[in-house]
Amino acid sequence: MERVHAVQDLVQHNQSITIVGTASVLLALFYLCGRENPVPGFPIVSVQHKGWRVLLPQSLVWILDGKKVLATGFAKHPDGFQIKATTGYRIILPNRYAHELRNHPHLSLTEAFQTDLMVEYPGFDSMRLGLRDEKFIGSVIKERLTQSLGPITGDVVDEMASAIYDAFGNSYDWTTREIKNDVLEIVARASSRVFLGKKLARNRRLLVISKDHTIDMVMASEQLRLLPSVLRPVIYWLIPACTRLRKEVHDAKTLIVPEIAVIRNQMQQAIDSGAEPPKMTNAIAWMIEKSEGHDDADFVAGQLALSSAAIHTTSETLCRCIAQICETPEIVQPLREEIISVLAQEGWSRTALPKLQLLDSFLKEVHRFRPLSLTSMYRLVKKPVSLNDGTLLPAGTRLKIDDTMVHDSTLFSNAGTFEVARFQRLRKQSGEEHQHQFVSLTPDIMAFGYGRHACPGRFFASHELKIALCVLLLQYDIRSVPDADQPRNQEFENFIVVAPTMKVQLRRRTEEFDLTSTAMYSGA
Ligand code: HEM
Repeated sequence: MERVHAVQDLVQHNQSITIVGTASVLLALFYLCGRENPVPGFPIVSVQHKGWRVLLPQSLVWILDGKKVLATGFAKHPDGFQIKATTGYRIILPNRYAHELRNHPHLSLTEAFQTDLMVEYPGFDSMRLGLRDEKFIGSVIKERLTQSLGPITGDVVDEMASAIYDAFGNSYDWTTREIKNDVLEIVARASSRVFLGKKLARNRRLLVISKDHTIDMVMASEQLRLLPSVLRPVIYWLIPACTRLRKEVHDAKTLIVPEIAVIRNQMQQAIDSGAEPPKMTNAIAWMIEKSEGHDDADFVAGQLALSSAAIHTTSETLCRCIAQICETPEIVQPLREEIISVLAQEGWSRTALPKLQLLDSFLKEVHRFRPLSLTSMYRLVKKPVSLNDGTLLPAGTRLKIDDTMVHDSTLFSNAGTFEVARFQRLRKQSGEEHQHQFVSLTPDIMAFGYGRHACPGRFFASHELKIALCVLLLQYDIRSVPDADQPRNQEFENFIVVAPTMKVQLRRRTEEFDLTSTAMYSGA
């Protein structure tokens, strides 16, 4: 027996040595790597912790305690400062620069991500595509997807309703769900229906890839960033997230490439027979159309880029909407009344969704009240930029702009209160009818960014979110779990994400009319 204890002691002792050793090596690596020079002219902000956390390098403090770093920075240096991230320094500028920098030709969003996400490694194909042809995905979204919101409505409603039914079922009794995964699955299915077409949208492996690929890219690059650059090419092959990334790209290719050939064929046959090419309602076809003359276009990377940009952002927003409904249940009745009145008259016609002004205001207020990030407009300065007040931004600088104006009471009356009709009221003012929409871009709410890199997918996101909320609000009652506290949101650098353990209760209600019946499209 004693021998067993002795062995256990030895094992525990060895484990402690291993843990302490590994922690020391990692800390040493943290200090050694990313020794990029700070940007001249901007004070460096650091936040000191107590206890063992005093050992943490500032790049880790930024990851773990970004909100405090930003608050400390703006309290001490309201004109801007820099923080240390794992890939070097970032300038944080006050919100007043957003307007001046919004369309600056020397600032790039894609190139800012280049160092953060290890685009040169296999598996990061979707990020590489953005760098090779910055305009390709943007043009597919702006010139095809956004122009097709009418024709794709039927597909989105169909997939959304069936995904919501699969997730939440048909029980008229309250059921408790951990909502985050359900919502991610619902959004992934509805988005994939439009990105990949009906057949591939129901492919289980592709759905899993569309949900996991973004997370794996963030995890893989985060782990690679912790290593000194000389070790990365070797350790890359040992990191499980990197292996998953390569497999995801490989499997996506295996499944999507044959479908590309089928669609190409259909389009060619129509052209050969002299008929009008069929109006396609999925992004594979739109990519083929937009890549005319570019035979080397990588449609699989394009698909991964689309799902990476679209699915988690939209699902985080929908989770926040559900959390808000639980917190202020009195908003449900007016939202339902608006949906019933508009859809009963118009069905899913082209003009119906824009008439849901309270729902639009709800979505914008959710973005204001429960932001996804504390900063926006991440940019790399490609050539030196001199600002109007003489501030110099050297080439190579990466910057972010403060996006916490959403809490400013001088801009938003009662800023600390959720007001569902806030933006609908503002739209009723004369001359402001077309402003204050969910998709409108302003420097005071930059959930979709601002300027030339602002989110091109926001019109589709708005369309999808409104359809999801129409289905959810008419088919289900939603409430908080009685006597249970919601877990706190999780924070990471400047980002805020809904806790994966967030729970709500749902029960089926009898909807006023069948949202998926063909009658709903008769006036479309
Ligand atoms: C509620 C959902 C969404 C949110 C909150 C969101 C947010 C953002 C933000 C903050 C940016 C950076 C803008 C800037 O820095 O100025 C961005 C860029 C982008 N988004 Fe979205 N997004 C959403 C949905 C989508 C969807 C559905 C798509 C695709 C269909 C999409 C595609 C893109 C692309 C391609 C870019 C890069 C634009 C560029 O490089 O110029 N997003 N998005």
